[in-house]
Amino acid sequence: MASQFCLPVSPRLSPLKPLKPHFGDIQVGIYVAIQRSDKRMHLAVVTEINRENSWVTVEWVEKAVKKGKKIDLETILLLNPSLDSAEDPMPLSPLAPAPSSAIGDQSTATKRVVMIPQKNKTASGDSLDVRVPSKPCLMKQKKSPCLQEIEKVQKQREKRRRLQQEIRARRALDVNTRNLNYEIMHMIEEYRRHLDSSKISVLEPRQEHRICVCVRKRPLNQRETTLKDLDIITVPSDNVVMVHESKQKVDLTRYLENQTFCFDHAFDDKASNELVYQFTAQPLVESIFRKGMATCFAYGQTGSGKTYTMGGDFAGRAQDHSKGIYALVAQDVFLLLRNSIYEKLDLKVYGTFFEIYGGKVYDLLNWKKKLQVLEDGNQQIQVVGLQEQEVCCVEEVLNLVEIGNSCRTSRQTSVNAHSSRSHAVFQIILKSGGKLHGKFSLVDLAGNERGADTTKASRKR
Ligand SMILES: Nc1ncnc2c1ncn2[C@@H]1O[C@H](COP(=O)(O)OP(=O)(O)OP(=O)(O)O)[C@@H](O)[C@H]1O
Repeated sequence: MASQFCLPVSPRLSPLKPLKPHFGDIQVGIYVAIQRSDKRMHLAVVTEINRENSWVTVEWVEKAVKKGKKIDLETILLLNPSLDSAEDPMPLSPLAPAPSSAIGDQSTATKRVVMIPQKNKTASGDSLDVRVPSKPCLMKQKKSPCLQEIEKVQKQREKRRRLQQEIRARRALDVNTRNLNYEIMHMIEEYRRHLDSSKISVLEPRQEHRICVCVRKRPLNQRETTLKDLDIITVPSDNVVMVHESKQKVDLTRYLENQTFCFDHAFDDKASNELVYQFTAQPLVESIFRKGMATCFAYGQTGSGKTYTMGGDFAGRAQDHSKGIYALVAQDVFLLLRNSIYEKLDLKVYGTFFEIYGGKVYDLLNWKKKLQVLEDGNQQIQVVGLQEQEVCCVEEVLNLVEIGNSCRTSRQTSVNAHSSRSHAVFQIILKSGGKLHGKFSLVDLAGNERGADTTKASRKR
């Protein structure tokens, strides 16, 4: 059977080569992921396809303002790999819709490129008159019901495709855009970028106090990073901490409220234990050689890094005590002990380690013996019966820390309690002729669990 016009899709018809460049499934009206110059990614609608120069125009609405830009084809396909379909674009059938040059693939119903068929064979063996014209000619024609049906199906398929592409483009977007905190995170980053820390560091002149208050920011842990928790703390200088709080105006636009706090020292999340030690405990070490009583408290909510700071960082499950404040104090104590000024005092060094748990005191170096805290005749508070172990080097001090910590952990496991409920007090005592000369108490205070709850609450907000 000879046919005047070939069928739109015939397996026997040799497909024409795809148009160059390859635009994949990009079409006017679909949503694509785009990346802005500030690296933000979001969806935008394709409004124009320029096939000659290989770019597309996209538009989106931002803060009630319509915006648009031209993006080269390569970038669009890179950001939207799903559009770069591996298959060739639909082969042009001899009766294919005319490709529009500028405003996408919007063909009109009656305008068609008709290719005069040349002789060929159909699958059924019918000969088909198919001729490839040297030039396609435009002509008006009345559509057959069969053709109308095919067009209808094609339109439906295109609609489904467009919908799927939109969904895929949304999924392809960076996970950040799906994160509710993304906008706030971006505002904080912008704020940090434009922060002039040189102006902030001179907020308050530094003064020498008997009590020095320092703050340390710890980095977000793996869990917090996975949950895309917000890093709302900025340490712009060595004595200032800023807290960024997200607020909402009545018109629902978000903005940041930035509060500034001044401390004797502020350490950012990159500060090492050594640096923290240098500005906190170290200046106090020498005071105990001059009959002083020094105390260093680590205070903060659960998981804020008190144990990490005092006891050393964690290499896996084990703690490297040599990098904690306890060890660093011990190092300097033994250094000063050999100093000619203090050598003649014939000082001896002792270590004690006890825990205050549930209002009771336990000796961590003496099988968790329960101890009593009493006031002596000089109105001095004494932990009665506390074991003092003589130490001659840093290693021996670390050994005590290790024993005490394992004791602390094992008892807590047995009562199924969290370590954050106990205060640990490690002391380095100097004695001369058996009498107290000086004492350095290092306290890892119990974490404030309510603080942890507050974090969760603010995360929800
Ligand atoms: N500055 C830091 N750098 C890297 N990791 C840190 C830092 N501070 C704390 N961490 C990590 O955070 C986690 C919690 O720290 P840590 O156990 O010291 O908290 P904590 O305040 O002692 O908590 P708790 O009150 O419950 O005992 C640990 O896994 C620790 O390794």
